[in-house]
Amino acid sequence: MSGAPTIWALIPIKASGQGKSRLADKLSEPERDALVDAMLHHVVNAAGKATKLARTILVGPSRHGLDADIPLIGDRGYGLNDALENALGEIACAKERPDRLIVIAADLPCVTSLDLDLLAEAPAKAVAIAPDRHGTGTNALSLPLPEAAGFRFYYGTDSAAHHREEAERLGLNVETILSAGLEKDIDEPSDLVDAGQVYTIER
Ligand SMILES: Nc1nc2c(ncn2[C@@H]2O[C@H](COP(=O)(O)OP(=O)(O)OP(=O)(O)O)[C@@H](O)[C@H]2O)c(=O)[nH]1
Ligand SMILES: O=C(O)[C@H](O)COP(=O)(O)O
Repeated sequence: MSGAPTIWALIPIKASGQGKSRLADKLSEPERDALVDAMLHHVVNAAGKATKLARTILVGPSRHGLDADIPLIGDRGYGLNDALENALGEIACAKERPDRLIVIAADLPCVTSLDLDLLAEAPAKAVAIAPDRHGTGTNALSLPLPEAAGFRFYYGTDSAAHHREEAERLGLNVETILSAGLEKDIDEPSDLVDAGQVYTIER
């Protein structure tokens, strides 16, 4: 029987006190933690409102104050790529695994539920990649399952190009998704202007 595909969201998040280290010259640690939490809550909220996403799962050491009913997959402490590969392995082997998994960075203050539905609508057997504003980093990845169960993550330098190559290695088509909501991650002080939607510095 074929129905609508089941699609889940996977959101990686570092431990409190460790996120957004590149903003340390501009924001104190409590301010960075508040910004990280505000952006995470925004992304989780957008995923909850996306009509095509059935479930949201976090990957990391803690839920950052989010509801206990949001599943949390632990982090072995070997970095983002290891944490995501481990979580993907767990999800792809689950009895009720989804037909597609969308990996979304937690630092996207402008992302909307429509952006996430767009990622969910990637053609069957295609990987969709949402690059950052520079076109080089990866802000979201939409992975078909089981075809991409063995996907290796390459977050780091030029990750978008590496993720395209990884999709091709698996014999999958690649679709690039460009949207204002998906491209604006908050990495450097100059990006902070885009964080104003979810966070205001109180001094
Ligand atoms: N679970 C987990 N999430 C991570 C890890 N590293 C990064 N992330 C998350 O992956 C997403 C993208 O990471 P970055 O944009 O580099 O964010 P960041 O690591 O907080 O920023 P910097 O400290 O400035 O590098 C964010 O949601 C991070 O919280 C990790 O080792 N484990
Ligand atoms: O590969 C990437 O996209 C980065 O290393 C992780 O995301 P960032 O661009 O938000 O740091």
